[in-house]
Amino acid sequence: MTITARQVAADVLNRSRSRDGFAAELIDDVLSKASLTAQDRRFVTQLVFGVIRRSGTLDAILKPFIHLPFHAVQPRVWDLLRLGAFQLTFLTHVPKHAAVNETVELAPYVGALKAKGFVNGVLRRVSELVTDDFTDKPGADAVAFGWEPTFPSPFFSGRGEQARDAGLSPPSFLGKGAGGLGSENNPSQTPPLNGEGLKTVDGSRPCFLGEGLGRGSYRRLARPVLPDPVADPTGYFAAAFSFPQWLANRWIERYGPAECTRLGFWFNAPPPLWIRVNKLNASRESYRVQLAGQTIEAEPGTHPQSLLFPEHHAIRDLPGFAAGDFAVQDHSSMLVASALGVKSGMRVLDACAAPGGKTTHLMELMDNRGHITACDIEAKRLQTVTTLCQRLGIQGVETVLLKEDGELPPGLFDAALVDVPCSNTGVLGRRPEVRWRLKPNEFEHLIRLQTRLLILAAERVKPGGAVVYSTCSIEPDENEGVVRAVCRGMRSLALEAEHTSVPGRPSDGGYWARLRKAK
Ligand SMILES: C[S@@+](CC[C@H](N)C(=O)[O-])C[C@H]1O[C@@H](n2cnc3c(N)ncnc32)[C@H](O)[C@@H]1O
Repeated sequence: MTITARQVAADVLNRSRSRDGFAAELIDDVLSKASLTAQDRRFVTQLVFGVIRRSGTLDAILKPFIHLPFHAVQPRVWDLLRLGAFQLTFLTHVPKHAAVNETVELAPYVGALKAKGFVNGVLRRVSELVTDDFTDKPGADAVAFGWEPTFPSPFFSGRGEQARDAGLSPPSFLGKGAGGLGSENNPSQTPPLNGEGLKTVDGSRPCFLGEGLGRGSYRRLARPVLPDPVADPTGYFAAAFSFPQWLANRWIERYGPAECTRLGFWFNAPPPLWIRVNKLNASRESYRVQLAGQTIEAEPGTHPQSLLFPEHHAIRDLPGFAAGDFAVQDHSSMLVASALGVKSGMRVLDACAAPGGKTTHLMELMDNRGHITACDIEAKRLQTVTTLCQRLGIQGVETVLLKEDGELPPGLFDAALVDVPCSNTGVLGRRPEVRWRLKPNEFEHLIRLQTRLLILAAERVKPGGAVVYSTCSIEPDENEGVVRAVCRGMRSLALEAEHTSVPGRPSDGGYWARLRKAK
């Protein structure tokens, strides 16, 4: 019997809940075995990522209709309720009757035949709750849906009805001054994350995303089921945008409701696809010509190797994949290797290298001449560094497997990169489960590890050499906090430059700092 997209989605959600892996890996695994059409594959991804991302909102919508304690409903039945509520609330291309009926029919598939009537009853009530009205104002009767372009944009042209579905339009706009190489900052001038200069949702004001091309839209409910956004902005942000309450508390206090609204829309949409053109093989322009030959549109970013795709593409089907003409890498990640200022012939330490995105970029910047010692504690992920080097034609990279609490390899290096493990709060759109798996008590351990790794790497750098510290977090404690604490403790180290990538301007959130060792 053939398997359906909704059945695959229900299976992946079950495995994801059991922490069998990250959703993206689980989807890859399942789809490699299932025979589904390209359209169904995309539907699986949309369902799984959407349900995980929006489970906070979905639970708020479902709660009024479930008069049982949370644990009285089987986990797989919760998955079905969320799957159904997600389609009803966030997918306008799925008719409501199909969203209810097709989801109810999954009950026997997940071993919950007896729950069919219950799922049917709850989803029918949800379908009555969700109206077909959209508004640009938040409210206790309005869930954050997605955004719509306010001006004609090349990224949205010709998208038709599907562009209305929440999470179908990549929220990426290449705005000026959006954190490119030219925006390197003086340490005292880290760009604010407060959305200054942008109009934002705050009562009647529209929410602009990216650099002012989009407006947040909300889907109206038949009655209020969410906290009031004025009386309880934190509760509203957590429920309407689907974030854990502790993170909502942190961000509302730090950024305020308007910037949180912008971040919420950004993190709830699928992340856009960026590539780094391999400068060893081709210039960005010549690669763009190759793409144009296949009528594939791509926009250059502010990093000289970056290209953004406004439409979805299967990476392996892009021209030059096997020949190593590009690597998939977010724009903000490209800024990190460039910040180290490496030159041909250098000896470089990459202390946290796997899966190799920045290692390979460093060697491209070194014109494939020199030596990189690429370290990591994960053997399997370290193997990916080697595989990526092979595909991109990168030479001179030696991988070293470290012990978790061990030392870095001996010797002195011209420069070092420390791209530390972090909370990932800058990439919550790319990793939908992170917002639920991350717990506030993890920061202490992370900051201790980050500090230790930066000190170890700095000790390995020659006098006069540079060390770049980077994260994909937007939490100041993991960024400026670690860097300043290390500089206070190591007097030979001075902060030379730092940069915060603001989520959505134009890509993932993150941070880098370049420190210089005294001569
Ligand atoms: C943010 S990822 C690195 C991404 C990589 N630089 C890239 O661009 O592809 C952080 C890495 O640090 C590794 N890691 C965690 N603890 C470590 C430790 N104590 N020493 C070295 N690496 C560690 C993780 O296994 C993970 O691969």
